[in-house]
Amino acid sequence: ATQHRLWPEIDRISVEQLRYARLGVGEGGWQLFAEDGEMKMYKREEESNGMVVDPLKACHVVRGVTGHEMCHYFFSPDVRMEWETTVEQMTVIEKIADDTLVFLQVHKRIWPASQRDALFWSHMRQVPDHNDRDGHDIWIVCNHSTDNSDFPQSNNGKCVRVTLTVCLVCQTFIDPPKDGAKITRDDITCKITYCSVVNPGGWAPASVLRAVYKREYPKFLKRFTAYVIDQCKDKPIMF
Ligand SMILES: O=S(=O)(CCO)c1ccc(-c2ccc(C3CCCC3)c([C@@H]3C[C@@H]3c3ccccn3)c2)cc1
Repeated sequence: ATQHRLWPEIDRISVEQLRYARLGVGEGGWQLFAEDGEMKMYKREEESNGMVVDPLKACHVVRGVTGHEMCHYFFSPDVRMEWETTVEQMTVIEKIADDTLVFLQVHKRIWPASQRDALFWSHMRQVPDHNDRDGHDIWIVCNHSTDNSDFPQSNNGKCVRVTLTVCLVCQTFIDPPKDGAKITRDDITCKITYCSVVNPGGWAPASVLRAVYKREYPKFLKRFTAYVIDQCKDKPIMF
């Protein structure tokens, strides 16, 4: 089959985001702004023509689930509204492949800013991780804004369209049980890096946006990871 017109961009951004996620937070001006157990959230304060676009990088360690399971639930449109509390409406407007969809999401209005929507492709892939001695694969979901002439910006002037690049990079670690016993969920740990840059697309007060980011990101990652743990606990392990 001929390749989809977006494929070169999807491949390039996915590779780039994986590399970006794996950069440490030691350099590049990251400041820790939230901590909750194993979850650490860093941000950089950046503006783009007067709009707050603070990049975010969150690192977390979740026990009892695999990176494949984390990415499966993050990618899946069927369960999105079960964990995403800031989305009012979600539509899959195009299926590019089984592992690549285009979403249109209307986000709940955050007073006093006007309501936002986001149109983005979402791609999930497994990346062999050669330089990791216990050789565990890495799973990644990358979301990146895209245009679609059927869904122009500010449909009837209601929503301001945000632009975003998000990646969820997950690596599974297995602590092999004694004498070849079956691996259980007690033997697996998932190391997560979540990166996001959201441009609000139109002016919104910096103080309001920074307060929203500070409140919503920790809530979002905690809720999502708790959701995956709960969904997986009674199911066979998806490696
Ligand atoms: O990881 S995802 O791909 C999961 C799929 O849903 C994703 C996450 C977050 C967003 C997002 C969209 C709009 C806004 C703002 C910008 C001005 C007014 C609304 C925000 C701001 C950052 C704050 C925020 C953070 C987390 C959750 C909700 N809100 C975030 C979109 C997608």
